[in-house]
Amino acid sequence: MATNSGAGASTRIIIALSLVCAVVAYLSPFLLPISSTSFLSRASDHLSSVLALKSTKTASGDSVLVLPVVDLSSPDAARQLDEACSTVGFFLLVNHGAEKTAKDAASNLNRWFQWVYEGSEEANRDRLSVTREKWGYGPGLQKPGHMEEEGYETLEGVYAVGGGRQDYVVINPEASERKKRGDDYYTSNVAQIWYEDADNLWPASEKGRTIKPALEAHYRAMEKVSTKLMSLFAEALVMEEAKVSGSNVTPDAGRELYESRFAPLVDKHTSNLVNAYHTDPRLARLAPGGDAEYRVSPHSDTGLFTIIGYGDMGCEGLEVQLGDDPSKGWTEVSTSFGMRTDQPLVVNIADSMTRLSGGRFRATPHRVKKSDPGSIGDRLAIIFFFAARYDAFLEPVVKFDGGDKRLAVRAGQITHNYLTATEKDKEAFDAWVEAKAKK
Ligand SMILES: O=C(O)CCC(=O)C(=O)O
Ligand SMILES: [Fe+2]
Repeated sequence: MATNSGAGASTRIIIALSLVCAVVAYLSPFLLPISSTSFLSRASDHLSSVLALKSTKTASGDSVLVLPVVDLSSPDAARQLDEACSTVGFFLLVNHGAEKTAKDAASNLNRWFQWVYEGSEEANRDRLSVTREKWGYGPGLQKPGHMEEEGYETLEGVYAVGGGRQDYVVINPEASERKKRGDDYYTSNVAQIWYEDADNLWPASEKGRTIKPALEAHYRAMEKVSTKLMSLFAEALVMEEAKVSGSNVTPDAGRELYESRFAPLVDKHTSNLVNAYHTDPRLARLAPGGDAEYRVSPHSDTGLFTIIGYGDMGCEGLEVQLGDDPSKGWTEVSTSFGMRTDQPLVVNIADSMTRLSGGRFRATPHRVKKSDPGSIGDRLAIIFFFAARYDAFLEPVVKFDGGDKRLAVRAGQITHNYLTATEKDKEAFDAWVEAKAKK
C-alpha cells in the first residue's frame, strides 16, 4: 500500500512529538515513582499532564494531538478511560488482545482492495459478486448517493462520505444463523431495516478467499473488546457518580451497573464492521463523485463507540474538534506514540454513549481530510461501529447535576440503517416503538 508523502509541516511536528513521547515513555520508569500500574499507563499519565490532553500548534498554525492511551491490561484502565472520554472523547487502545485479528484483517483487505483497484477482468468479477445495496462492497456505507450532499445528521454534524471511499461492510456473522432459527429479534417486521438481509457476502476468488475468516475473527475480537470496554465504562460512571454525590463506591457497583443496564442493551448489538478503503480520487475509477471536500465530513458517530484499526499504517487525515468551542478549529490526530505497541486501536465515543452517560462521555466531532496534493494516498480504516440493539432505550444510566438531558431515543432510530430507510419502514418502526412505550 502506498503511503502519503505530502503531509508537510504537521507531519514533521507529529514525528517530533512522537520522538519526545518515545523518550518520555522510555525514561518514565526512571522519572516517575514506581507503582503497581503498568509502564504504559504511567507514561500516559505523564503525557496527560505534560500535554494536558491538548493540542500543540505547529509553525504553520496546524495542530496535532497525541491521543491519550488506555491500556486494557492495566488495573487503572477504568480511570484512564474516564479521563480520556470526559475530555478528548478519543483514545488509543493498547494491549487489547485483538492484535492478531487487526493485523490479519488489514493485510488481507489491503491485498484484495489493491487487486480490485487494478481492475482486471477477474478482479471486476469478484468485486461485482460482493456488491449490493447493504452489506458487502460499494461506495460509502453501501448506499448509492450516500455521498457529500446526502449525509445524515448526527449529534455533532452530518455523516457523509466523499468520493473515492469504498466500504466493505460486514454484519454480525451470527445474525444469519439466528434469523434462520426464527429468532424474533431478526425475523420480525420492524427488524427488516437491519436484518432484511442477514447474510454477509464474501469474495470467492483466490485473492479474496481469506477475507471471510479474517473478518469474522476480527468481528468477534471487536465484540470481546467492546464488552470489556462497556464494563469499564460502567465502573467509570459509578466512580464519577459517587464522587459527585460524595458517597462510597461498593466493590460490586460497577459490575452491577454493567449487568443491570449495559449488558441488556448490547446482547444483540447491531454493530457493523466497515472496512473503508480510500484511494487517491484520481484513481477512484469505481466511485461516483470522486472529488469531495473531505474523505469523511465533520460528524459524530451514532453508536456507542467506534473502534478503528489502521493495520500498520497511521490514521493520516483524521482530525478532531476539541472543547466546546467550534471556532477553536480542527486538530490532526497522531497515533505515532501508540505505534510503539502492536496494532493500537483508535477508539472514539459516539452519540449513544453520550446519551447513556448523561453527557459525561463526549461524542467528539471528527472528519477525515482529503489526501495532500501529490500523494498517492491509499488508506485503509477498519472501523467497528459498536451499536446497541435497535430496540434499546438510550437514557442516562446515572444522574449527574447539570447532566445533559438531551432527548432519550430508541437506539435504532439514530442508526444509519433507519435514517436511510424508506418512510414506510420508518413509520412502522416508530409505531412499534410507541406501542412498546405504552405497555
Ligand atoms: O477513516 C477514519 O479514520 C475515520 C472514519 C470515520 O470517522 C467514520 O467513518 O465514521
Ligand atoms: Fe466517524
